[in-house]
Amino acid sequence: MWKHISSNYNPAILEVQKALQLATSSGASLELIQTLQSALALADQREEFAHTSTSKQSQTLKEIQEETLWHDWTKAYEEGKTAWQLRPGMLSGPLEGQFLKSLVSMQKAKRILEIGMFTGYGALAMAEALPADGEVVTVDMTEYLKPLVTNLIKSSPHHKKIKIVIGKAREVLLEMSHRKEKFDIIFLDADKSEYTAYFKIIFEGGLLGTGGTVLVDNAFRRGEAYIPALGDTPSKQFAKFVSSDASLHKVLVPIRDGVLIIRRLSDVEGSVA
Ligand SMILES: C[S@@+](CC[C@H](N)C(=O)[O-])C[C@H]1O[C@@H](n2cnc3c(N)ncnc32)[C@H](O)[C@@H]1O
Repeated sequence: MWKHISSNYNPAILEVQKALQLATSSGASLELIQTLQSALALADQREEFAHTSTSKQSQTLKEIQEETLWHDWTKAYEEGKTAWQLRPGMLSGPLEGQFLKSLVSMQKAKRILEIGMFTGYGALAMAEALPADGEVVTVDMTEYLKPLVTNLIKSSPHHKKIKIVIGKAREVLLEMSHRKEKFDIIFLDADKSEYTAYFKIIFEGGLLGTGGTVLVDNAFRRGEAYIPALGDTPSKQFAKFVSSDASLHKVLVPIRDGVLIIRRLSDVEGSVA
């Protein structure tokens, strides 16, 4: 089931797949071919172990995952209901979903902002860890997704904690900042080329509450953030921008396409007697 799933995000695995094809077509030694096959199998086993060692997703999350997989995104795009072709691979999924849920519980968060809702998987995974009076505000520019997600999450007892806002992320963030809204966790998972702009509004506009955390999805961007040959991409610019800010503590967790956890340094550094 997980066959080479990590190759979706890890360019090194793609290179090993390429090497295997080359070895096979060029009549390389059986030992070399078997070693490359073994390297790919080990990557799969590692990925599978991460999934089987992680708590199972709820029934509603499972249903969202299945609907996302089977939904006719091509038809929605061709009928002009989505601005671009949405893909099942955009879903955060079971491993990252449980990771987000765990972080929400550790933070004891009450108010969460998600930028980029898609089919509501991440929003519901986080809502599942919130207290009864907690709230996930999830933002997406695609109107088509609102009735779909409303219908998908309704079987969960946590659905009432989710508020869907349709609009362009940058504009919504600015409006929220003018209203002086505050969040304990802000999860960025929309247009990757806009991350630096989102980040500036979040900090300069005071959206991140005291002791709050910003989570940034796709921090590796399938290699765009760190492979020199791919040029000065928006992901690299964002990474440079964040790493040059000495007032922030950052840790990049290599789950899926990378989740960057950012907190104010003063909230992370311990004190001494
Ligand atoms: C990767 S998906 C989000 C996945 C979701 N967070 C999850 O956990 O499954 C990205 C979503 O961001 C939305 N999006 C992209 N650019 C946007 C923008 N500028 N403003 C608002 N939403 C945007 C897309 O419509 C898409 O649904």
